[in-house]
Amino acid sequence: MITVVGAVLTDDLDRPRTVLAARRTRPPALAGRWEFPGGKQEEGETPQAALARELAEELGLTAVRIGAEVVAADGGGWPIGPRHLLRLFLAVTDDQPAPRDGSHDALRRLDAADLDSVDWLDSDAAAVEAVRRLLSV
Ligand SMILES: Nc1nc2c([nH]c(=O)n2[C@H]2C[C@H](O)[C@@H](COP(=O)(O)OP(=O)(O)OP(=O)(O)O)O2)c(=O)[nH]1
Repeated sequence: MITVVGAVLTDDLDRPRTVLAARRTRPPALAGRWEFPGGKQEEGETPQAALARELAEELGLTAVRIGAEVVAADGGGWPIGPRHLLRLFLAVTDDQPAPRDGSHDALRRLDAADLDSVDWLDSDAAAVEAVRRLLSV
């Protein structure tokens, strides 16, 4: 299993109200669809370190605080395809995120009410529902 770590980049770790969605540019099959910024955890990396690295590469974030994991109903992450597992962590930053390495071409900050205003990756459906519940508390 390859772990993909994603950020629920939010406004407040203790009382999250918003999430930053990012629009992919590639591969063609996924281009234009929205996701949680992040990427594959590498050998020897903790999920938190992988997420910090990905957020720096993709969005130019240098000062990120990573909080609790957003867990699925069964306590794990979410399968995204046959070989990948998506794990999500809350994160906050004072930096201004901006697409940086070409992997995204738009960012949008959403609250629970407008979570469906972007076209999320099909594979993210269950994770998006968990985030909706989190932002609705
Ligand atoms: N980052 C991210 N990837 C997701 C999400 N949902 C989902 O199915 N994926 C898939 C898309 C990709 O097949 C894989 C992550 O790939 P990626 O391209 O973001 O990872 P990476 O930055 O490590 O890329 P690379 O070096 O392998 O090119 O997980 C999501 O919400 N966020």
